[in-house]
Amino acid sequence: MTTAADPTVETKAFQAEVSELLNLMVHSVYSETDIFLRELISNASDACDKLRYEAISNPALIGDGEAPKIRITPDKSANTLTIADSGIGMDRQELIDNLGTIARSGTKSFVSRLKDAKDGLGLIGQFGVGFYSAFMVAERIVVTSRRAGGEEAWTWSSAGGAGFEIASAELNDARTPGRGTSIELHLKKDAAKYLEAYEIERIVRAYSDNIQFPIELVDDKGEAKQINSASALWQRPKSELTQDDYKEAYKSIAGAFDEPAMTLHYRAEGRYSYAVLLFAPSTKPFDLFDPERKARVKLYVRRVFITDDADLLPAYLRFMRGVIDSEDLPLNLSREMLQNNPQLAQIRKAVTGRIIGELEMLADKQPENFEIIWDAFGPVIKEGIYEDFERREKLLALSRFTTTAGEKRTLRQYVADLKPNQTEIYFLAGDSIERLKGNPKLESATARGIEVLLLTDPVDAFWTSAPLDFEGKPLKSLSQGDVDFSLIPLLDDSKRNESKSATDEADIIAAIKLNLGDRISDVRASQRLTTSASCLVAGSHGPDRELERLLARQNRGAGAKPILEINLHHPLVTAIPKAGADAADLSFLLLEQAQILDGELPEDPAAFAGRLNRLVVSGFSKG
Ligand SMILES: Nc1ncnc2c1ncn2[C@@H]1O[C@H](COP(=O)(O)OP(=O)(O)OP(=O)(O)O)[C@@H](O)[C@H]1O
Repeated sequence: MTTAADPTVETKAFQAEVSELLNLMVHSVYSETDIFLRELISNASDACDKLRYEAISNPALIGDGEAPKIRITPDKSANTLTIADSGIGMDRQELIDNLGTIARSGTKSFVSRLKDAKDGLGLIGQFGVGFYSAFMVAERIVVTSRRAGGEEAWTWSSAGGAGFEIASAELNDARTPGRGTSIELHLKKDAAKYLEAYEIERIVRAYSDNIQFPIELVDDKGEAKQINSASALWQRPKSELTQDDYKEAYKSIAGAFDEPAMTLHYRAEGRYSYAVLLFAPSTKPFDLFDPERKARVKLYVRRVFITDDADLLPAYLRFMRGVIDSEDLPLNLSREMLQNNPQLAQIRKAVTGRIIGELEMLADKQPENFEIIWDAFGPVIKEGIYEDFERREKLLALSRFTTTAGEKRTLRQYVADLKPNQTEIYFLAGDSIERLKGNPKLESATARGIEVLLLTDPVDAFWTSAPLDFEGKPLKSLSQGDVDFSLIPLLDDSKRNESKSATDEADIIAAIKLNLGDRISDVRASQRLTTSASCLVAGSHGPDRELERLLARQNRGAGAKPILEINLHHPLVTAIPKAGADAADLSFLLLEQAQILDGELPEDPAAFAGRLNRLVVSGFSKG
């Protein structure tokens, strides 16, 4: 154990995920190493933001010390590049915790994906991995930090590998900051270009121009000049800004590399005044499906960053990036105030409405851009259908579906193309389009040319469980409850099946019920099938088949038994009354083939194979 007075160096091991990540970084052949500078500047800017925020309630933290800023110093003779900030700084424990572990679960799972992915190194560039990315260009890193208001300073150093060293810093060393953090990178041989002023300026302009604090570059005479514009771009009028300004702002505010697929910039005046600059990315972030489902839009108050944890947007818009800067909120917003602030609730509601409106406009005016957003975030937007009751109809209208009639279909198109007497919108949920297309439950709809939505996102099973309608037409699952297509004409009327006599029907159903016992909740004559022998559906109440399956996978299902629907015109079914001892095998086969067609395994695959073999052999011997 070391204390502040004890100058001995203590060695600590990295958390396993950090070691894995460093190993990837150190051996990285990834060519776009520039991102390390963006990551370090972004951390430095966060540290300046935190200082400014903490200083609202404790002005002594800044006192008469220097204003928060970031300074980059290349030193060719020492082969070092130093990124220093006069931000909040870190004490000893913070250095150990922050630069020795990975706290965010999303980042952890990203690291495990990096390890497995063939294109792992490409993913690094796409997402950035914070501080650790500096090991792509540095063989050794020395971090010296002093917490604002703290008496002591500490040095963290590491050459990657298994661990790092932590020691008390010399307070009179020129490298020890009066406040904040200094990160000294001992560059690898092939990273010497990062010592060139024009390289540094180029990277800062490309990725960090919108950082709100001055970024200074120190030349070889020791003179510093500011190399970023440090303006709050969202406060400037739209008319002054070009597409390129927005693209750059997106990259530096969102820490992104892709292009924004949609930009929303406006100023709300009235009861509350605030500026909004939001972007929809064009690619998915790796933590889109993180269980936290948090929106990370940044809240500023009069140009001071407050938090990115204020839930400024509903979870189903969590892919949006950007800034909301309020003129009238108090600067010293506590966590409780953030949660219960009526003004924030009002802003959230208004901005959500604007985003939906903008998406509608985009879908109408620039469908190619809307498609980019839908392809990346459609499954997330659909969460809103069951979470945002007020905007349900709008979100349904925005949704794009693969259907039996084509791709990217809207419900509006669906409703416009309804068949005569069709009053419902039909859908079938499952895990792959191909498998759904072969599902027997579509047969009767196909015979009538009825369009069916084919839903394959896991979220589809959830939003469809709410009672929904679109333009007055209820949505109805083809694997749940009764369907009645009798009033909708067949495309080819010669295919109409003559109905069976009531006694035949009753005999067959009774025989199957007797054989299958409590494996099913009921046996019914099917309206859905034309060529296949059987299918399984859920009762009209309770979850649909697909939802039941998803819940069962998480051990949450009610375990409701399905209904077996049979095609009374299929030879396998009509054979049952005359099958004698084979009737039991035939009944089970009807159940098990329906399970297989739904993508499930029969409960006892060996018994299934045995039954099938017995029936085939007995068929041969009869023939
Ligand atoms: N210059 C700095 N000043 C103060 N704290 C810092 C600084 N650099 C890093 N840290 C601390 O170290 C933590 C880890 O940094 P790192 O870059 O690995 O991840 P992050 O910034 O939290 O996440 P990400 O970069 O993925 O958004 C930060 O959250 C911050 O608490």
